[in-house]
Order: sequence, then structure tokens, then C-alpha cells
Amino acid sequence: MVRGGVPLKGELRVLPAKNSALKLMAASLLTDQPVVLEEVPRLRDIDVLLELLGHLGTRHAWEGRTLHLHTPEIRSTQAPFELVSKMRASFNVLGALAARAGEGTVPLPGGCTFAERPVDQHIKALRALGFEVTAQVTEQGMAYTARRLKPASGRVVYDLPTLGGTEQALLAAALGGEAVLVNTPQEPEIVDLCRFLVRMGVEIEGIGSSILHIRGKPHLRGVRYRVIPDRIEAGTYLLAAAATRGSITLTHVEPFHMDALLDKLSYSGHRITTGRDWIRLEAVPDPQPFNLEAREYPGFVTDLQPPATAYLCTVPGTSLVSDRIYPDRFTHAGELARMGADITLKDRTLIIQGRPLSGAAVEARDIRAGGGLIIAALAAEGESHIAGLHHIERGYEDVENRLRSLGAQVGLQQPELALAAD
Ligand SMILES: CC(=O)N[C@H]1[C@@H](OP(=O)(O)OP(=O)(O)OC[C@H]2O[C@@H](n3ccc(=O)[nH]c3=O)[C@H](O)[C@@H]2O)O[C@H](CO)[C@@H](O)[C@@H]1O
Ligand SMILES: C=C(OP(=O)(O)O)C(=O)O
Repeated sequence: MVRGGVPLKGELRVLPAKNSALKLMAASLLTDQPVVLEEVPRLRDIDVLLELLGHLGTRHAWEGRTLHLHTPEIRSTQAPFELVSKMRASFNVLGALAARAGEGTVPLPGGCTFAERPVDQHIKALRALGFEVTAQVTEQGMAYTARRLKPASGRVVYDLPTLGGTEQALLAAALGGEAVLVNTPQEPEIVDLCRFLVRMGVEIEGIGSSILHIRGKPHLRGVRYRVIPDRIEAGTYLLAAAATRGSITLTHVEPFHMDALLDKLSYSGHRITTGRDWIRLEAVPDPQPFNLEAREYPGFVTDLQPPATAYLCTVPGTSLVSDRIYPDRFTHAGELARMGADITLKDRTLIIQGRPLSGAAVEARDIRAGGGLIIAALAAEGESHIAGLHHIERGYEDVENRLRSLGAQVGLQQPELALAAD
């Protein structure tokens, strides 16, 4: 429940990146030694992956935000459907299991259903590295088994830069021989995973470029590693401050991961200042619209497309929004229209005429659509009720208290957690 129209003001410490932490957790399967991840967000997705890793043989313990992981041996090579179906990142244990235990079986992943999300490049990569991959139709749908026939080596040429497909090959190749990955994405989460694997003992050249040369090792060591800040959480709060014409300072953030968004926000007229690990936004009352096309890093990230769309709905003038990564990722558009947004979808492009929004009952159908609806509700006049909190909680930790700390009037729709202002 959000009562809108209050400019967000204050300072927020950005939390660590879910999309990086999940991949590092999967990579911890590659060693029989303890792995310590410093700064892990406390999110539902992290708990789901911990449950999956536990099933495979990983013991874990929390110490504040520090996560201790240890997999002395792989106890099961089968990932249960009930867990994999909850989150896409869980598919990445396939390469790690096949590399460490010689075999792994993982059902087709779940996760946000905003678009068709194929895994053909994951399978192509594993086959190119010498794994035998078979698909079985089970009662719960398709599952894939990968078997190691020899130490992983080979050349993978991706049809398109895929984060998941590249992560799959990095894990599969880490305990192998020599591998070359061509047409890889440059996203910070890939760089983070590469650095983590290097600390474990893997040799990787070309980190941050579109060609990665990997020299795997027969044994990898345990590491202690700090997860990068969450550029998606950071961007969502910046857009929320801009939409409510407020001002916000984010700390513990990597400004250079966020160039594309910061550029758009300053084009829009807002005053942006940055330091080594902080970003400050002071909103202007009369911002300019802009067009955006979500694409690979360092372009505008697809996960911030729904939040940015919500912001643009509040900016007078015309904006065009499209998404090259997931061209149909628009589950938020119809819900924004319920809040009075003038938004139409034509030829896979949103055409937005910005104008004031009003509170309404809406439903988040995936994580970032939820981020967008929260932004719209914060900017709207009146009260909004956002259903689908379980999606939002996959990606945004403690969102109601974090928003309240910035002055937002927000609460869960339960008597004891009624609106802070009530
Ligand atoms: C490059 C990119 O922006 N990746 C985003 C993608 O990562 P995620 O890992 O989910 O997706 P990929 O990066 O693998 O997908 C990028 C593109 O490749 C296509 N594809 C992918 C794998 C495959 O086997 N076959 C195939 O065709 C996808 O449909 C998509 O169009 O969604 C995540 C969740 O929203 C975001 O956090 C990532 O930033
Ligand atoms: C869509 C996301 O997660 P998943 O890929 O697990 O569905 C996300 O983090 O925005």
C-alpha cells in the first residue's frame, strides 16, 4: 500500500547484487573448500538457491550478511524441479555439477515469465566444451542432463551475448582444460564471476571483453569474496527519487556500472553528482522526457526498463521505450495505464505521453515490473495497492522500510503494518 505524492529524500546504502551473488553461490559448488561471500542480500531468491545447494551437498551458515558455503562432496547430481522452477539462475548449477561430479540433471528453469527465455545457448556451449547433453521429458516438463566425457575444453561462439549462457560455460570450464568463449557480454555480473573464479585459481584472459580465454584447473581453492553493489536496486531508487521530484544520496554503489541510467537522468534535467562509491540525485520539478532502448552493457540494462518506463509516465512530453534483450518485457504497461498513464504498445515499442498519475489497485507480475509500479505509486496522487509482493521480494530487500527511511508513506496491508502516517 503506497500513499503517493511525497518527494523521496535522504540517504540509502545500496545492497549487494542478487544477480551476482546467485552466480557466485552456484560457482561455490566447484570446490571442496569453504567459500565465504561477504555482502549477500537477504532475499527470497538467495534462500531458494541455498535450499537447492543444500540438496546438492552444500552446508551454509550466515554471519550477518556474510554467507559461509562449503560443499565437501556432491551428494546429489539432480536438481529438484520444485526449487529450479522458482528461479532462473538455478539452471546454472548444471555446468558446475557436470564439471565437479561428472554429471548433472537440471529441469528447465522458472523465474520471471515476462518473455520466452530459451536455454539453447547454454546447451550449445556445454556441447562445444565436450559435454554430452541430453534432454528428457519428465512429468514436470523438460530436464537436461550434462555428462563430462573429458576435461572441458573447446571454442564456444555464442549467437548472441547471453549472461546466463556465458555463466554456464564459465562454471563448466573452470575445472577443465582450455576454453575460448566468443561474443560474451560485458555485464558487471560476468566480470564479478570471472574475478571470483580467478581468485579460486582459474586463469581467465579478456575479462570485461567479448572474448574470454579460460584455462581451467583440476582443483580450485576456497575464497573469501565481496559481492558487487546492486546496480538494479540503486537504479530503482534513483528513478523513484526522480519520479517524486525528490533528492537522494546512494552510498556503497559503483557509479561506473550505471553510466547509461545516469546519462538519461541528467539529460532529463536532474542534477547528478558522483564520487568513488556514491551518487546524488537532486530532481528538478520540470524534467524532460527521453527515449530508451534496453540493450547489453554498457547500454541501458533491461532490468531498469520497467522502472524507467514508470518514471517516464510522470514526465510531460513523449517518450519511446523498447527492449532489445526482452522485446516483450512490458507486463507493467497495462498496470501503469490503470494509474492513469497514457501508454500504448505499438510494434514492440511503448509510446508514452507523460502526465500526472493517480493511485489505483495494480498487480506486479514480475520483479522489475513491481519496481516500476512502486515508482508510479510513489509519484501518483492518492493511494495505490500493489499486489504480487512475492515477485517484488525476489529482488528488493526490505522495500517498505527502505522506502519509509526516505519519507515514503508505504506499508504492508496488514493491520499491524498499516501506513506509517496512519
Ligand atoms: C545481456 C542481458 O541484458 N542479460 C539480462 C538477462 O540475463 P539472463 O541471463 O536472464 O538472460 P541472457 O543474458 O542469457 O539473455 C540475453 C538474450 O539472449 C537470449 N538467449 C539467452 C540464452 C539462450 O540460451 N538463448 C537465448 O536466445 C535471451 O532470450 C535474451 O534475449 O536478464 C536478466 C534478468 O532480467 C538481466 O539481469 C540481465 O542483464
Ligand atoms: C528477472 C530477474 O530474475 P530471474 O532472471 O531470476 O527471473 C531479475 O532479476 O530481474
